[in-house]
Amino acid sequence: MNQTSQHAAVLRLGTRASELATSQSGWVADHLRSLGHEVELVLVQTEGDRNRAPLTQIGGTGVFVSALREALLAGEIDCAVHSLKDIPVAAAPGLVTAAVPEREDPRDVLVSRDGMSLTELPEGAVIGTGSPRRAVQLAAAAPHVTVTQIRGNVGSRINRVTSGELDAIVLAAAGLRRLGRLGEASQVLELTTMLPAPGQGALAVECRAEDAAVVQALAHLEHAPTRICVTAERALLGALEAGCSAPVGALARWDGEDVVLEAVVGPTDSLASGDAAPTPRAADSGLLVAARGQSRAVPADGGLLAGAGGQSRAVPADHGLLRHRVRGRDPVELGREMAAYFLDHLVATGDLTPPKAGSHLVATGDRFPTDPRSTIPGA
Ligand SMILES: NCc1[nH]cc(CCC(=O)O)c1CC(=O)O
Repeated sequence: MNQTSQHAAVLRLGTRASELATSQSGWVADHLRSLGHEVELVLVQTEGDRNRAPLTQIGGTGVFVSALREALLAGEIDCAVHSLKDIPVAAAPGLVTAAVPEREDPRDVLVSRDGMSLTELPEGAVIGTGSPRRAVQLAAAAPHVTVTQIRGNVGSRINRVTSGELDAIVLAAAGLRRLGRLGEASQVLELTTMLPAPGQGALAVECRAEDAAVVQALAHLEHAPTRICVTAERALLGALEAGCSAPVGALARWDGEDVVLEAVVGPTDSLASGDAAPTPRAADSGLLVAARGQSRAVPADGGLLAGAGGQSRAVPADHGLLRHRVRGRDPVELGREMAAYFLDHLVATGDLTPPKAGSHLVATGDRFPTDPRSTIPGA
């Protein structure tokens, strides 16, 4: 394909129909047009839009992504824009995240009746959220409120506060800003109160891996510092094998040299709970994690790295939350290191079920001064 025909080709950009999705896709489309590309928006319906059941029941937020991916692989569209936090950690064969544009404000905000802040809400106030991550952090920061499960697009969630049905809801600042509705937020929740979902506030632009011309066109949207940070956050999620509905908050920043990753995990019973069905227990399958300065592959037939940090340095915060901060160069190593700290703590305190019989326990620290690798006896 020569230069002229590449530019003549219309880029078909797939998008969900929601206002948030079209605002995100519209932003990417405008950006691509300003670079000289012709762009056509193609509406794609996803299971997450069709089915109103709780996301934890219909397969997590991945349901928003899969229909766009199918349309990409079927050649019906050439690229797709996703909220990065909605994308499952597992790679999609044949597709590539060609661009991660610059991230918006990653924080969550409270939208409340009469503009009240979290602490101003009265005893027994009802806050709606469908996110276990938000629920566990709300329970810790504001034990006087009640959390109830809700779903729906941003507009309909806000309506449930305006109508008086709920006292407040928690939303991503980024989504509200993209909708031009950030002014309706009552309070920006500080990071000490509420760590965002891994990847929150960032977009991912995906295309077919073999589509060199599209990969090249999308590369102009890339923001390297954002990619580094979300890579660390998602490496943590992957190492914990936590689904997107697991109570894991994480935010990385890059200071030009080092990545600083801060993360929180909720009580482990919610990490492994039955209603968060798509979340397998960390101990149920092979895990590759890295302790500081070392990385170990654990066989796929099962294993768990414990004692990675020697003395666990993951500090238990209130209400069963574990919170920790690590710093390093390699974002993937850093995410795995963070996971090792959490798992170390959870195994040591008996909060995480140890690996099943026949799997390997890989112990590297002084909490588990055993053989570097021992097979769990039994059944
Ligand atoms: N889970 C739905 C979803 N996916 C992305 C956003 C907001 C935009 C973003 O986080 O990038 C939202 C709404 C919300 O969580 O408030």
